[in-house]
Amino acid sequence: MRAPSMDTSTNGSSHANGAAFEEGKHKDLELNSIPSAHLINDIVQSFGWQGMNVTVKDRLTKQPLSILSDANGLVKAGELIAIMGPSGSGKTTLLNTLSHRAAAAGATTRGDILTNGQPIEWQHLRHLSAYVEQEDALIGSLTVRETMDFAARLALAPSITKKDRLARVDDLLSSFGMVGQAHTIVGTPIKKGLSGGQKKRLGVASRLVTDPKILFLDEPTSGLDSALSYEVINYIKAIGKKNNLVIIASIHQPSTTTFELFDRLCLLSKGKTCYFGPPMAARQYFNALGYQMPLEINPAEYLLDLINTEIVREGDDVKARIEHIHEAWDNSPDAHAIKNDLEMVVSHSKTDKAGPDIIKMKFPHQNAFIVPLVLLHRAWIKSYRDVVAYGIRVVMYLGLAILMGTVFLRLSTSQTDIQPFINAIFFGSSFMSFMAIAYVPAFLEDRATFVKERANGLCGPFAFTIANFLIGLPYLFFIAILFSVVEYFLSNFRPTFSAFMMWVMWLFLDLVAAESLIVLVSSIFPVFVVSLAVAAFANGLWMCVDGFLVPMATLNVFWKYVFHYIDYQAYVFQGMLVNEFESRVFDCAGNAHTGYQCMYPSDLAPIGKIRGTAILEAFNYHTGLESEWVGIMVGIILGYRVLGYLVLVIKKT
Ligand SMILES: Nc1ncnc2c1ncn2[C@@H]1O[C@H](COP(=O)(O)OP(=O)(O)OP(=O)(O)O)[C@@H](O)[C@H]1O
Repeated sequence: MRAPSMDTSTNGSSHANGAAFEEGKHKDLELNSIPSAHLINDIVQSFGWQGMNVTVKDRLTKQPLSILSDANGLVKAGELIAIMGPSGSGKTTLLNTLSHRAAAAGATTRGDILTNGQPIEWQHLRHLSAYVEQEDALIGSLTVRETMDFAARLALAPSITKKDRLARVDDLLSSFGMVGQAHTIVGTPIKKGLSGGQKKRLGVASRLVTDPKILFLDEPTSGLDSALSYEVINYIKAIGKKNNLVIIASIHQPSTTTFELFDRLCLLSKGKTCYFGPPMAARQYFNALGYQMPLEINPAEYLLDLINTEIVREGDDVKARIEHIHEAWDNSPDAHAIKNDLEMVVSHSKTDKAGPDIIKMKFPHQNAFIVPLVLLHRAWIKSYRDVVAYGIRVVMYLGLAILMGTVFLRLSTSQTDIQPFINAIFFGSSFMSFMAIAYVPAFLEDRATFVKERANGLCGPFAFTIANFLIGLPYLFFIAILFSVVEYFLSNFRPTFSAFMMWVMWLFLDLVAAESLIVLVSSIFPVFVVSLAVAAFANGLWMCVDGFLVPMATLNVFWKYVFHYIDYQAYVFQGMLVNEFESRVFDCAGNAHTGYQCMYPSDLAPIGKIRGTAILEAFNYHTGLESEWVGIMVGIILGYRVLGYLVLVIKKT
């Protein structure tokens, strides 16, 4: 069977794009004839669930609350099933339970999940299935083909050659009618890419690259109009039929034509089954119960209205009606037939084999060293294509360098410029660090992708942490150089190459530490406004205790001993101060005749000079400790990264 080809236009919104559409359609239909042998499911012949119950601790009463009760179901290979119900009816709970994900926060789950009539371990189910989230985890700056290829590289065992991998990618692109968009980017807030429907198709296609035999889809049509919803489900159905896959999708309110595409309907209300069977037979079933479904109405709309607890019309006893529907289903011959079918597949699995023995199957593992490299490669492409990630920050830092360089313009070695030099060092280092908060949105986006990929078993926190850390280094080094080239010379800091390079090093360490802090804070609080506020607060704190605003001798002991010594900005400030003043000499006011007035006493006072070290002494800073301070900086950076990693390990959503 061939997958149908729908829209191949960029906006993807209509069936009526004339000649271009027709041409694209034929092209895709031709390509669809390429056999996708790797996708064909000859492992899972049936997927069932028996007596599934989910209980949570009620948020209000703190008592056990059942959010899914005694759900039973059986889906055969090649079938597409819709889990439908009003909002809060338990669709996501059931889908998550079936895919061995956390059903709900703190939920207790009971029941059996059966493949070919045998209970399946979660590790096996992970290998045999894929889960497509409602919110896609696509990276906007990658092209369609890159998205598919990176998904394949993350998931497929290294034994699969590049040629085979790309063949799979191209095969899936043609199956989903996306050959025409292969080199189009997914789309960023700044650069438009795919339409909503194409993004959904890509989301599904990128999960199919691992050859899952069971596909879970969480509201694959959310945010799409009815024409695009139909198109997306039609593609999914065609792929499923062609490759004999088990596909389970939660769906909110499909149009009549989309509703009819499903092979089975699981209708839920308040966590209980109202109907399970062919969608087309639902009319007859509910008519027999006394709920006459008008012929001209969208059946999905009618059914959802019928079982929606939130819609209360005058004189309408919703509670009684839903109780009646639940009870009628529990006692119906159809419900008993499903239970019997489940018992039959279970007993068959014990006698004659109803498919390969999944328990004994060995699945190839991804090489642990390859994952960070693939993530690094992907992050690299994203970093230079997506201006939000680093581009905006580069421009911002350049602007800051010009601002500072022109405010602290060509400072001299007169003693009146000593304080402006100190201020420029404090402001430059602390403000550069502060502005790392501009990294929060980009990190949160990467984290969201990571969370979804981890849930699909594609990568772990270690690989993500390594890739995230390494990808930032060249950019931060570039920013440090760019800022310094402008600011250092405009402000007239100590004009030697070695002093310049030391300055660059301190700034680089400052930026790396600031970015590591952002990663830690945003991992703990993955909400934009919260992590922005916390990171800004932390930076304010580091500025207050770094030794510039209040000298160490007068800073109270709490701030000094609890925070100052772990304040990376303090080491940057003192490192830059030592770099600037350790071998510079400044001029006092006055002259040899009238006498000199020196702001800092030093051994050069008789000749009207101030030795730079006298300024350092006023701050109680000593020279020759730089390597120790660099070591502490590296320790702080690693500390932030390790803590960030641990947070990612613990916090899974
Ligand atoms: N701790 C809890 N306390 C009380 N109710 C809870 C708790 N956890 C989950 N629920 C309820 O369980 C029900 C099932 O939620 P679920 O997300 O599965 O519904 P859904 O059908 O997917 O809804 P939607 O279409 O809105 O996504 C909801 O009514 C939800 O409020």
